[in-house]
Amino acid sequence: MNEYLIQTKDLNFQFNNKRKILENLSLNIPKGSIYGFLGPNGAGKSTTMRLITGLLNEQQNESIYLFGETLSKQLPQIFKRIGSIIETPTLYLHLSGYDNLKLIATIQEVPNSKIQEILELVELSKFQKQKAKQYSLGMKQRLAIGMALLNDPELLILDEPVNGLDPQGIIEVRQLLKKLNKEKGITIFISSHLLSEIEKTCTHVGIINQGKLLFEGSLGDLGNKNKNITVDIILDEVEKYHSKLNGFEVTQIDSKTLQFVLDNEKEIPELIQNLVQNDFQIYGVNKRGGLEDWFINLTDKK
Ligand SMILES: Nc1ncnc2c1ncn2[C@@H]1O[C@H](COP(=O)(O)OP(=O)(O)OP(=O)(O)O)[C@@H](O)[C@H]1O
Repeated sequence: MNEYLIQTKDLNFQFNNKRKILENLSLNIPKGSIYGFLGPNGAGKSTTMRLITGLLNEQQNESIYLFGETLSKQLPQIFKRIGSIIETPTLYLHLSGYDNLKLIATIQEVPNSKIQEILELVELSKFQKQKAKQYSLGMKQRLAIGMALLNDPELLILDEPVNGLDPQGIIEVRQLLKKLNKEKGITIFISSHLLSEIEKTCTHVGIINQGKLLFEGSLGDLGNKNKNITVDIILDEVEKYHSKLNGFEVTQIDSKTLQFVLDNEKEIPELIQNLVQNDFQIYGVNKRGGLEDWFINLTDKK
């Protein structure tokens, strides 16, 4: 049986009477997963995370469950089991990485011995004496995640953790999240507006648009949406290659374009290699369908 660390059951929320921000949102975040909460800007991701972490009050009772029990019954002690960064993390930039952690450790009554362990985990030991203002954005984010880890949470909730980071910073944070999940068994719930990021980091995904859940499943389930790609191959002259097209599922679109239908994106390199080996002179390749198009179509609907 699946055990869920976070569940919302028909969660609704509105800031005013004008419109619903969340509409019957039912999320299931399995224990041990890295769950990506994916949706365009304004979809309702932050609002959901703020509700789950008690930064906003639920407007119905018993629609949010953490560790199998309603959130309302477990307030406030439940937050000892959760680490989160929902709004921009507060770092004291004039303090060192170590002192930033020490400050939070003191507030949370965590022994100082824990600080070195966290610095190692987020790979900032070497830079612990440097002021946080000298850190790169990626290092600042890792320090913030370190602060969220001081109380040994079973669940980490991060709103857009790679937003605004440079490519190197993104890779570092992604690797850290995977390490925390794999080595420490921490379940991670992250939001993002980037499909590519969710694909690289997560084991499960929920897609939200306009406050409604449009898809939820494992990364494998998501991959199955990646069916039926059409690839247009632009050639010098289709006529020249007719005799070589036996065995391909192909349609001629015009005098220079052939259209191939493939089962998934992974078949594209194989097709192109095959054509090149058969001396096709390729001038262009246009791909339609696949996951990215599916996601754009799904979240485009108003
Ligand atoms: N305090 C508020 N008062 C009124 N409306 C709000 C408030 N906060 C957010 N909203 C609105 O709620 C909707 C959902 O916002 P939310 O921040 O949850 O989306 P999001 O998916 O996290 O997107 P983003 O990444 O842009 O923050 C948006 O239309 C936003 O304008």
